Amino acid sequence: MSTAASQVRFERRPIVVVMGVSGSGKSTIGAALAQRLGVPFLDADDVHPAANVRKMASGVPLTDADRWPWLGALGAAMREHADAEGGVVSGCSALKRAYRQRLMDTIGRPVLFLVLDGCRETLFARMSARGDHYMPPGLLDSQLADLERPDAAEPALTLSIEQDVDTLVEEAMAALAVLTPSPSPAS
Ligand SMILES: Nc1ncnc2c1ncn2[C@@H]1O[C@H](COP(=O)(O)OP(=O)(O)OP(=O)(O)O)[C@@H](O)[C@H]1O
Ligand SMILES: O=C(O)[C@H](O)[C@@H](O)[C@H](O)[C@H](O)CO
Repeated sequence: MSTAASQVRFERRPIVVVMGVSGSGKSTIGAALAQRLGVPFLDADDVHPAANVRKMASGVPLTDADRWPWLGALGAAMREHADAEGGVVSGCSALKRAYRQRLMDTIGRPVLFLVLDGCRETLFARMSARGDHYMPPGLLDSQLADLERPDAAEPALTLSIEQDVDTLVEEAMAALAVLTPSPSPAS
């Protein structure tokens, strides 16, 4: 866990962005984690404008300009859920530091970035094995080129995608428990 992450204190429930390149497991881990936490899950893929999806599906990487309004829309949706339910998990590539800052600025509350990291071979194999996804494995190298891994100044925890899904979710739950207020004792 980064120095900045160890200082995160959620006000009520966790607010988490599960991040990483395509195929790293954001949708899988994010949905499972949200279910365990009992908070909503937002898949950033569902927030992309159709033009962005068409672009990626045709094998062209997104640019900063393509991603900027999308990040704003995702951050606003996360903020609404944080207001209503106290916590939220999203799965979002959030590849660059400036993108993560935009999300934090829009959400306006403490956020933890859960970074799913692993080797190119594993990522490429998982992308290739998915038959039903618009993202071509050929875009993996552009994703890795854009990725700026968080440093100690960013509130981030990195997990290895070489582990199975249950282990990843357990590791995330253990880390989040330290940053989340304990429920008040029943009166
Ligand atoms: N830890 C894991 N172990 C084994 N398989 C995994 C693991 N995590 C995810 N997978 C599988 O790898 C594939 C990619 O996962 P997933 O779609 O969740 O990634 P993603 O980061 O959301 O991708 P994208 O950004 O392209 O939508 C899926 O088929 C998923 O079932
Ligand atoms: O920032 C990006 O380039 C995009 O968010 C991609 O990461 C895709 O949406 C995702 O990988 C879907 O497969």
